[in-house]
Order: sequence, then structure tokens, then C-alpha cells
Amino acid sequence: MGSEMIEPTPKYLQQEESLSEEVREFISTLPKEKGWLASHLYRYQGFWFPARYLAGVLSCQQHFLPQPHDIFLVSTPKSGTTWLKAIAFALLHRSPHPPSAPDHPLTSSNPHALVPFLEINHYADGRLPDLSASRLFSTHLPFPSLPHSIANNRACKIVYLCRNPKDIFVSLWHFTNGLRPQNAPASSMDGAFDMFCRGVSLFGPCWDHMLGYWNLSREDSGRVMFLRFEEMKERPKEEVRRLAEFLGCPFTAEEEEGGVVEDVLRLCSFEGLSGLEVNRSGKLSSGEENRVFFRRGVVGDWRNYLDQEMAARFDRIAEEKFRGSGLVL
Ligand SMILES: Nc1ncnc2c1ncn2[C@@H]1O[C@H](COP(=O)(O)OS(=O)(=O)O)[C@@H](OP(=O)(O)O)[C@H]1O
Repeated sequence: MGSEMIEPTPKYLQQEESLSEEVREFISTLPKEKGWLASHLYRYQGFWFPARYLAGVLSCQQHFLPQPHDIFLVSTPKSGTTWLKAIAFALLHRSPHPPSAPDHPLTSSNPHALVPFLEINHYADGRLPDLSASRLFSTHLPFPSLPHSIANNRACKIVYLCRNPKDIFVSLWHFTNGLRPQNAPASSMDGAFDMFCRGVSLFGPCWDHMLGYWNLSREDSGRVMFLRFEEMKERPKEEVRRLAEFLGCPFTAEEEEGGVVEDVLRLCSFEGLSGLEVNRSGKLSSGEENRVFFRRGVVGDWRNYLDQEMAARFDRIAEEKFRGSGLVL
């Protein structure tokens, strides 16, 4: 009889048991609901987190110290974070790594490995990370949970990426089903839809998440750039030029002539990234298969999943939440 290897539970499926006594005690005081993938989501500072991420949130709130010129890529999950990470990395490192180079880091590493999340990666597992290697960070943290050290630091730059919540919902539903252990049943779309509308979803409510950074971008547009997935799809060159400018690395005339804008876009395109071996068969250190971050990458896929009534409920929520803010999606 051959001995069967028992795979350890991937980190992203680890739950409350893996946390320190202190964190477990704290989260036991928070409101909780059944999770989409994790057993529970906990409400902290008005938003919903799985226990493992919450431990990272608390730790980075306590310990993170920004440096002038740090850059933070912020988004609610499934807004196009993977794409933004790839583009920002390619823009900021294009001197040592020209985007057309066949050995560019993005051809052998998933964007999440190159630009880890503060709360999900750097500060996960009770670690205090050494952050000296790179000052380009990413986070799904809503504004009220962003470490005060970042929120109050006027020299840091924040790039916020937003997407139509209907597409976010559909993307999140596929994503969490794709991460389920093989024998676990998929969640029903109706149940997930109701939870999402009530804000009970990863880092949700997504509307409040967007509004927090929208307001900040209106107060301080030099420090916070508000990008939209749909506009990046519609006019990628303009948006990438705008981003390069905001990040302090605008394209030179030579680069424009040499087609570097197009090179960055090609390198970071859905087709380009999702076709790479590393993204077809690799895994993150937290256990997620890289391929789950690439599904369709289009605008408006929600039309294939939501009926009129569901779409109307989303519209009503957006109208209520965004009223008077100037934010229209
Ligand atoms: N390069 C590129 N271009 C365009 N779109 C892309 C790209 N990479 C990923 N995607 C699509 O983004 C969706 C995943 O969202 P996130 O990257 O925010 O996920 S995560 O929060 O990091 O888990 C998910 O959207 P859906 O296809 O609608 O599910 C991905 O397919």
C-alpha cells in the first residue's frame, strides 16, 4: 500500500485557531457573520474581515512606519488589483527592467509576489517584516482602518483603484468558489449576493470602501489618485501616462517614441500575464493558485449573471451611499 501525502491546509484557508491568544480574544468581541470562504467574517471599524487578515490589520496598524515617498496601491478586492500592481511595478522599475525585456520579473513572478499586501502578507502570521527592499506597497484596507501613520503622512502617495460593484461581486463569487477545497460545495449566488449587498464581504461594504478614498482624493488630489478599472480598459495609454506622472516617473519623449507605453501595457495585459507559465501553474506563498487572479478581465460581465432585480438593488445601494459625494459609477 503506498503512503498518501496529506497536503497541509493552505494559509488562506487557516482560521481562528492559527492566531495568537491575544488576537483571538480581541476578535471574539467583534460582531461576526458566516464567511464566504473563511468560516466567519468579523466587523471591525465598519468593515468585514476574515480572522487571519484581521490579525494582519491589527499588526500593521500598530507597527507600520511609513517613509516619505512610499507608494500605496489601494483597492477593494476584485477591482483589478493584480493589474494595477503589475503596471505600477513595471512603471517604477523600468530603468533596471525595461518592460520589453524577456527576463522581466513579471514574466517569472505573479504581481502579488512582487507587490505584497501589507495586511495579508507583510504583517500576516504575527511577523514584523523587514520592508527595506521595496517601498511600493499594496493594501485592501478601507480608509478608516489605514494605519494613522499612513493616513497622516502627506509625503506618501496613494493610488486607489475602483470598479463597478456589480463586476466586483461577480468576480468575487467566482474567486471564492475557485479557492474552495476540492470537496467543498460552491456557495449559491443568491446567498452571496444578499451578503454582498448587506456589506458582508471581503473588506466590504465595497461602496463605503470606495467612498472613503474618493473623499480623500477630492481633498488632496496631489496625494491620492483615483483610478477606475473601466477607464483603464477604455483608454489604457492615457491612464498609464497619468499614473506614471502621478508616481513621479513620467514617460520621456524618447520612451514615448520608443513605444515604452505600449510595452508596459502589453507586459501587464490580461492576455500577457494570464498566459505566462508562472500564472498558469504557480502558487503564492499563502497557497492561492496564481491562475485564480485571472478570469475574464472585462467590463460588464455582470450582465451574464445578475437579473434586472439584482442590478436594480445594486443601483439603489449606490445611489443611497454616494448621494451628494459626486462619485458616480
Ligand atoms: N491584467 C489584467 N487586466 C485586466 N483585468 C485583470 C488583469 N488581471 C486580472 N484581472 C481581473 O481582475 C479581477 C481580479 O481582481 P483583483 O486583481 O483585484 O483581485 S484581488 O483583489 O487581488 O484578489 C478579475 O476580474 P474578473 O475577470 O471580472 O473576475 C481578473 O480577471
